[in-house]
Amino acid sequence: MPVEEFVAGWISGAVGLVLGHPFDTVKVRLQTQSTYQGIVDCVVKTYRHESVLGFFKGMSFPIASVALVNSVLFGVYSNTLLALTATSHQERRAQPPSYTNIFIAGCTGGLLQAYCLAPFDLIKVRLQNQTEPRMQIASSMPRYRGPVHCAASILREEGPQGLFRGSWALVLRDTPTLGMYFVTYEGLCRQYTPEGQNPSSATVLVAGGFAGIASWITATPFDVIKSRMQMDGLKGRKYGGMLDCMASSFRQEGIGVFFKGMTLNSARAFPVNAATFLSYEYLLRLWR
Ligand SMILES: C[N+](C)(C)CCCC[C@H](N)C(=O)O
Repeated sequence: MPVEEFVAGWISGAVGLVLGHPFDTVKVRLQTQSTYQGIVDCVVKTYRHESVLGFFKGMSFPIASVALVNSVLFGVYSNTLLALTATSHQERRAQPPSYTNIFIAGCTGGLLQAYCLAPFDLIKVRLQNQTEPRMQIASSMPRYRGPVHCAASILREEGPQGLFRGSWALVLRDTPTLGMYFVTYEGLCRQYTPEGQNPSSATVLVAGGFAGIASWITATPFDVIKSRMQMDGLKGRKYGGMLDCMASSFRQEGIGVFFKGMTLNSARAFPVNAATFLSYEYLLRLWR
């Protein structure tokens, strides 16, 4: 099983994460807190109350974890394609796999990375939702002092299953949309690359960016439910499950609730995934 895709996925995931984390923090707050009037209000209040560091809350953990998750995603994707088509990453330029096989490989990678991602994503969302300023006074101490303390508190207060709260919504969010992610990327690369050649940097950037946008637009409804389920265990249980969360969110806030954060997801998706795919492609070419 070639390991270069796993290593390239790890490094490219870290590059994308740092670029996109501030967008992600604002998105998570808009999805789970009703105190903000919109994106600008959230950005201004976060900066005023917590300085620029407020946008990077909850990032230390994902740097290792999402990079690992990206490693699983790209590694499983590429090795599933190897199993389905008996072609390596480089051979696929000359023998392009079918979009069905690309979709299957992307869904397989999406399903497996979701299980790796679940506990890390839960901790990230819990930390991102702590709005106390850094230089807090005793009365407004945040509940969690950091990712490790957050994990230990969840284990103590909610049990091991607490670390997987929202994981079903995460699996449903990521599995089909990561199939689409890779189909979009490969389709755009083929569209703008002469047969049998490697795509140019510009093609990789544009294809990666639009693959990220397409994937996040379709993932946003389950992204909202996932974030709400992850916050649910904090102050007792508000939802009886994922379907109850969907139904009560719709009842209280209307259909628009399922598109909360879509603008931010899309704005973040282009640079993050353009950088992710560019670094992935170049790391693989360096490796050969
Ligand atoms: C499947 N879903 C849409 C959630 C993510 C797809 C892109 C994943 C990428 N690492 C990023 O952070 O944007």
